[in-house]
Amino acid sequence: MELPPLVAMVGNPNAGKSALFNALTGARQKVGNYPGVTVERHSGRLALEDGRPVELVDLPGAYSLDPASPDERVTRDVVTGAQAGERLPDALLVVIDASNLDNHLRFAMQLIALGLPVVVALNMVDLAERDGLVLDPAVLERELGVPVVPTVAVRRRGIDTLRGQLTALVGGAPAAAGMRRLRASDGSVDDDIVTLQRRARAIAAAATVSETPVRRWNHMLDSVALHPLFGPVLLVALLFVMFQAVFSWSEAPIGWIEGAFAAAEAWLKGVLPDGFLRSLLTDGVIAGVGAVVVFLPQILILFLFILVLEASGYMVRAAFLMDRLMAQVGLSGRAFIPLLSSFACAVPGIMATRTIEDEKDRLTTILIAPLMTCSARLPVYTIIIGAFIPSRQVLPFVGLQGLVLFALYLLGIVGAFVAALLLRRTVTKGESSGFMMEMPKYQMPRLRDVGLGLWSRTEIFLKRAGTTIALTTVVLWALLSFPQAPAGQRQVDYSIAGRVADGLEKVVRPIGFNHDIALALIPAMAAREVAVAAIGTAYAIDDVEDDAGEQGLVEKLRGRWSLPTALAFLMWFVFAPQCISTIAVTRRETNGWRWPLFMIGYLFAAAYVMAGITYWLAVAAGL
Ligand SMILES: Nc1nc2c(ncn2[C@@H]2O[C@H](COP(=O)(O)OP(=O)(O)OP(=O)(O)O)[C@@H](O)[C@H]2O)c(=O)[nH]1
Ligand SMILES: [Mg+2]
Repeated sequence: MELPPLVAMVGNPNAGKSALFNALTGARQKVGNYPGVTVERHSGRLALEDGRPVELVDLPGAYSLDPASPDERVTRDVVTGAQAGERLPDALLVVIDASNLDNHLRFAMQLIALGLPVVVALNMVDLAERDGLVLDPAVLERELGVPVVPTVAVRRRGIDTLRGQLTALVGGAPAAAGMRRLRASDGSVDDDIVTLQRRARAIAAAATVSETPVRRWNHMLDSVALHPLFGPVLLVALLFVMFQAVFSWSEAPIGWIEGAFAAAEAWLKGVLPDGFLRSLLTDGVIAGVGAVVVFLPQILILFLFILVLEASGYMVRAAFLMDRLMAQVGLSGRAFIPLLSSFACAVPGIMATRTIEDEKDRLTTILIAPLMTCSARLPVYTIIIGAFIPSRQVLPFVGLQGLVLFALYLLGIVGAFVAALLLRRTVTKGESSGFMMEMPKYQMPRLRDVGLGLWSRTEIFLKRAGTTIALTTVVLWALLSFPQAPAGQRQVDYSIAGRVADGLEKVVRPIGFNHDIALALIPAMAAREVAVAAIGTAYAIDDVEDDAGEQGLVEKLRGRWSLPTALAFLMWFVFAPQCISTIAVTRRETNGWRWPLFMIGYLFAAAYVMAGITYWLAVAAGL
């Protein structure tokens, strides 16, 4: 039996090839595999206007004929006839995105230069028009020398015209077309990328009938923000600046807050007689709450960046950039927004997973959300970093402390991706779904909206500090203060809390944790930042005993912890699921205790192992 003509669909990623392929072939599709690689081969049948069948194959998206991935290699090899298990196509259906014409034309021109019969689908004209861009397909036809058909794949617009053009294109005897072999260097394929880009830009400009200035600005910004190379560089740079700012901008306001709490403490000590009430207020409430509230400036700086990036329209671009990376660990691109929200707090993040349709996708996202560094970890990270990592410039504008904080965030992300990869192979096995998101226009963030966002963050944080954290520290203060130690014994060791911590200490001793940490870990189950408050309270009570004077928490930590212990403690907080609210919301969102328990189990195990490894490596390195 004679094979029907083969038409290959090629174009940049997200040009809409698959959408067009679905519109053209309907249900008549087959999924196979290219021999020797793990790239899927999607093919389908299409009936031409005269009734003859054509085989259509949907190739992976590529940016050029220089492959950067196995997918792109398959695309290049198919269109040059070098792919094992595939014949040379009789024609190419090149799909380009009308709203991103200059970038997509570059690859289209390389493909046209190969010399195969080509028809171009000018797809997504709906989005281009919505954004204020009107194109003239006739100019494109003239400049490119091939037929150009405007289409809207998702609305089936232009499908019949496209079929007509394909009928004309593969009109000849199919056998003859198969005989052709391509020459290695064909026309302008040899052109360097800069020349090609310049020509693509000129053609795009000539084909533009009208374009609003807003759309031109947006497009210019996007050609950097979504660029396959500059885009990720910009994203990492932005995140990096953000974490540096968290440290360098917060120094002064932290000083003011510390001053205010010290003044309040001094005032209370002046008006109250020495005794339990004074100890409760100064060692319990002020030491505990104060230790947490000093982090307000850093949390607000972090949120300032998140709010501005969101309001400016950049955040969706970041999600788009992350999509390919996410797909590689089996997550949907939709998981990006929930995961990003989890940098503020895992609770709204987990709630935001409701937009993920696929159950397994959603469950995976929920299970890894607590690994994103939430703002409650910031107090813990910053105090330990402040105490143990020297404040040194490693490069101009790059401080070592900011670098370590950045590394901790990165570690959380890497941990989450590794977890996702493992989960998707085991307990949440399944196909991952695609990404669909409209790009909003860039905007100047409105001062008022950003201000309101920051204000509501401040309210939430202070409310938490005034309720949960104050209460936990008061309870802890009581547990630390009773029973009273006889002379010669340390109060912290003798108290109820101290004895409970004795038990826990045996478990955490192998990973380098001391008695103080064991003591802090228990109340920190309520919320992570309580760990700092707990250490603050414990050391404040301890001070009454050994009269160490008015040392700051940072100096006390330096005196009592070794560097390996501090590093292990940081590592513990990257992984440990120390947050009752997160566990509660996971139970609610997964309808039962099975998944929250699984989450607690795997995260504690990871925390224990990672903290242990860190401790022993640091000890071995002689730190
Ligand atoms: N508004 C609009 N959306 C479209 C159009 N064509 C495709 N889309 C959407 O654009 C997104 C990308 O389309 P795909 O068909 O997956 O793109 P692709 O070229 O196959 O992408 P890769 O396989 O990654 O190379 C999908 O969310 C589509 O629904 C169109 O003409 N108009
Ligand atoms: Mg596709």
